[in-house]
Amino acid sequence: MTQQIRQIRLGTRRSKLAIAQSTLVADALRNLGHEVELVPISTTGDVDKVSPVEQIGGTGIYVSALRDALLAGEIDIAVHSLKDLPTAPVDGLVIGAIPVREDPRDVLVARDGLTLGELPRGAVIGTGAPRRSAQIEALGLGLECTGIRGNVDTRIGLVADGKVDAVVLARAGLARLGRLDEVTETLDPIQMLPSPGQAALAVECRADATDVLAALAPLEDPATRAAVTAERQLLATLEAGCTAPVGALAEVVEGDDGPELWLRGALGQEDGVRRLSANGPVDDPAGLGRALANELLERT
Ligand SMILES: NCc1[nH]cc(CCC(=O)O)c1CC(=O)O
Repeated sequence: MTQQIRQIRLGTRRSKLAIAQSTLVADALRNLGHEVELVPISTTGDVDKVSPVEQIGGTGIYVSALRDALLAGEIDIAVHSLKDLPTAPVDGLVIGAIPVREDPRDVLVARDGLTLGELPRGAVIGTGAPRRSAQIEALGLGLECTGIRGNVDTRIGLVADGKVDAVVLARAGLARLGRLDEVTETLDPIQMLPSPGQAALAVECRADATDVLAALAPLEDPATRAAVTAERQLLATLEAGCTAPVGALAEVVEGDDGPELWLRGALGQEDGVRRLSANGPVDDPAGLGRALANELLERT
């Protein structure tokens, strides 16, 4: 029997996606015999839904309120989309578990069931992410990107209302919301590398909460942890946040001498998108991320 703590208080943002993700983790813990209570918490990113993310505090806007509640002892764990989590560690907090990731790819939700290649020149793609617009522009299809914000419902609504021809979203978010039927194309990472950490969840807790850490341990997926550690180290070495034009995707693959880690990276620049890949041992994901980032910078 795993060590039991009376009740785990799980802090969650109020968006449908956050609640779906928090419920996944809560149910996994309940299946292990723990009692879990969801505690809703508002973040800057939820209160101000209009301003560009860069203007209202950048990468941390969705997580700082949850982290404050953790440090204050108001909650025991917080479930984050790993891609929204700044790479800088926070004193007193750790990522206690990274569960197995969903499909990391981006998808297109376009009018009339169209794919990227079928959209006419001049078609307007709604996306607020420089990573996505840089990679779409690099395809040379004459598509135009326009900044949008909002939750998944809002973004898909822009297509339904004819405000944009298509939007690009993370497949994992749609999967967790049960809306995969609206996808018109799943984008191959050859064209569109996802955001570092995309589709992975991070379960954060206080570093000294040994009972909570013990409860979280069975949720951990070591291959996902290795992959996202490489991706996030690439991002950190490039000194970029979730709003930077950086794509990365790592995978553990079976090599001749056992498992190895492959990492692909993309960096958007004035003159286009630079892409490179590298491989390394699974036990040094950070070293691989750093090495590929430095290579991307050298070729600048
Ligand atoms: N930027 C917001 C955000 N944060 C996490 C997801 C989706 C789930 C995930 O990637 O884990 C999304 C929506 C999107 O990018 O379409």
